[in-house]
Amino acid sequence: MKRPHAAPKATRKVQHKRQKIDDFPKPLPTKPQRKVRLDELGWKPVSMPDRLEDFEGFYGLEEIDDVAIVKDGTTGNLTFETTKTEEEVGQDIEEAWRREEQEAQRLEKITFGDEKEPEEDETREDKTNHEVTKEVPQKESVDESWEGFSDDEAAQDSQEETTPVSEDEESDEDDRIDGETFGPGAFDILANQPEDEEDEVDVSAWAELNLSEEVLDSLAKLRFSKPTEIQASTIPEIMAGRDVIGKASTGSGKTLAFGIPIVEAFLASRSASEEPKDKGPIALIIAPTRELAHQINAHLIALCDKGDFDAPHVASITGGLSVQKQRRQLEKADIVVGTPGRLWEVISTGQGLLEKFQQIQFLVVDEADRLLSEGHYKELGEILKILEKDDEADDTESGAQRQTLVFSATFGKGLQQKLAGKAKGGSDLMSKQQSMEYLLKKLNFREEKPAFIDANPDSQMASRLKEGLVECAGTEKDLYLYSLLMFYTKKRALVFTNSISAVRRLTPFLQNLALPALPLHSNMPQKARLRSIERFKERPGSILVATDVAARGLDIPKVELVIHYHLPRAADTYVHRSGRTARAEASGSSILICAPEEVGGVRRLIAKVHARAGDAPKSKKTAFFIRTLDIDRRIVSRLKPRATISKQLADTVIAKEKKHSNDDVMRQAAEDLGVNYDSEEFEKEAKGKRGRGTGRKKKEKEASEMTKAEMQALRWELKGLLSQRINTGVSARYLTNGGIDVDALMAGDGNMEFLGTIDGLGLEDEE
Ligand SMILES: Nc1ncnc2c1ncn2[C@@H]1O[C@H](COP(=O)(O)OP(=O)(O)OP(=O)(O)O)[C@@H](O)[C@H]1O
Repeated sequence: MKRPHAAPKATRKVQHKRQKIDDFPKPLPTKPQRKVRLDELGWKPVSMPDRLEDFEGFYGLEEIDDVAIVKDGTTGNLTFETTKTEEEVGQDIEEAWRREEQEAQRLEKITFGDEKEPEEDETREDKTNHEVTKEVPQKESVDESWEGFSDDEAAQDSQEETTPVSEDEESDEDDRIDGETFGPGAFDILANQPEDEEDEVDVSAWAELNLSEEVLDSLAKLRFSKPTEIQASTIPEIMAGRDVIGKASTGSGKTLAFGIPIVEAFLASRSASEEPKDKGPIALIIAPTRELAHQINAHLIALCDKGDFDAPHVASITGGLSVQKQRRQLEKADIVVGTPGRLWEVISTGQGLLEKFQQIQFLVVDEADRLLSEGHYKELGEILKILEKDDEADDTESGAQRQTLVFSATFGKGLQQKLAGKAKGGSDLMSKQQSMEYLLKKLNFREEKPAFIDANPDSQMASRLKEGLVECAGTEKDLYLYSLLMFYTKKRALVFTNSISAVRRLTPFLQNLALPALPLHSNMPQKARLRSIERFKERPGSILVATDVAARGLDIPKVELVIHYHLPRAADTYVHRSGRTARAEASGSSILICAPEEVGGVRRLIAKVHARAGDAPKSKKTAFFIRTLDIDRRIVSRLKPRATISKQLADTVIAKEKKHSNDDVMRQAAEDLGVNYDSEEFEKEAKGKRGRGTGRKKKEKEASEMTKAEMQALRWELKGLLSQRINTGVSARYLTNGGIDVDALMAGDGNMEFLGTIDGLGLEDEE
């Protein structure tokens, strides 16, 4: 017998398939039967195929053995009977708790890197062996209560969250974010350009690249006066027909390094052919996350929209949007950008698409090290196989027919080790030769030796990035996060965590403290993800609390601060997270919050990042020592009472949601089976067995039982604390009302008096 598995810290809504009574097992005849309630049993998780576990909103299933469902012949009521003794059931429960505890710990530890693509919602029924499987769609629960929103927006948001969306409305939503109508929004690179179209710049510095008048004209309108280093070095090679591996620091313009030659090829193919194009796309660009795919799409559209030519159709093929619509887009697409999972689904199930994709001139693998890494490679591998079929059919000795372009800021060592089965050792990031060997094994290049262009061999970090760490007790990370954000009030900040549950917890924690925090993680519905990014981009001083789904490629202007709330687990993650700031010649700071026992490991990790990736002779390698920021702990301790209450409130809301969702699941299950569910009675009966939970469980339980009045009292207390001024101990300057008394305290970029000495983080030399 199976039931939906309760998702941790999430509100779930159950879509049950009604089970046919005939399918139910008959009572087991061997041992005496004992009546039980479903919830006092130790359910075991059912392992699911990889693809299903990542379905958006699908958490999983649990099963139980030795339970028979008995239907009363007269009343029709159902009861449950087991052959297990009370003691055996007790042991099962203990085991279930242990498993849950381990799973919770595992989830806390997981780096939710680039997501696998969640699929569209669907209900699956598996009737083998009288088992019914049920989906548990998750609802994003805590992300829309930001006090910083205006009432109108908040009302609109809550309506969007609660109003069921019809299919038509859904596709309207798609319109807003699909490739062609993307327009100004989350990733519009023109957002920061001056309104005055006439205000073009001199683009003579691009002359050496032999670009068309059309593209030069666009660049002038975009006000890109000269190519970045990676653009200057890769564009000529790509336009000469070479396969290229491009490596350059974060925010250095890699998108247009491949985007410009593709648009040039499109323009050339247009002028060469008088017939309307019916051959299919010229380029396929693959990116690891939806946001990044949409962003590449937006960059290409921005480049073309400014030009005086018929722009290519750029299709965005990512999860979370309608497959049918994407298929229609593909029919006329000149350039396709997408994430591997959805691309594979759309290409492999569409008619005639395989042949079209086999004709592409360019295959771009952006953030290649990520896409080729274990756990992400499966669907990309399938796509590559399809393309390679055509290569095999071609009887020439040469490799692929298309050009392959590979870009990233890092090539992580772990990939190569996995590939070669080698042991650890050396830096986390691969040298040029190692990267080349690795990529040649994974990708079918046209050339035997592609051009490997490393625009920043000395450093993968942006030149104007400042790095530092803050040391505090592991249990005080929330408090120090708050303190740091108070220091950097008015700066757009991105806070990285290693787990979705941490995003869910920290967002309301900061919102309660009147900070404009927004969540981003891969379990959020696509609409909510884009909305978070849009708001983050629109509002100066907003804070995006995210998993590593935001670590790669996101190009959000004016992110001035990256905070690593959880430490990155690998050198490349540190590089990419930190690379969300200090982009395109801007300045920015990257700060790690470390427990004392983490400091040694962090220093080693960062020293690796700054070492010259194995290419430089030892004598030339200089040790990098990340500075510790000296925070005035007296002031931090004055912030503690508010942080404590805020945390209590956030934990309570989450615990209550979890309890409600558990109740929902049980009530629905009972309803489907025709029995009554009374949570209080259930609690009473289960007492003694479930009471043997761990400290965390007990705390959760206590939190979930806090009354409305108690919560209200805490809110008032917090409000009172936020309205009080915090004496910084330095002259007459104060913190007030959850933010900073800007006039009194903001000197330069940060509130130096508030935190103490933190020179050297770009605070003194920015303007
Ligand atoms: N030639 C140029 N001059 C000025 N700005 C540019 C130029 N080319 C690109 N940019 C801008 O630089 C920013 C960063 O570019 P892009 O997102 O392509 O960086 P990236 O190297 O791909 O970064 P990451 O490694 O983080 O993905 C973008 O906002 C882009 O519009």
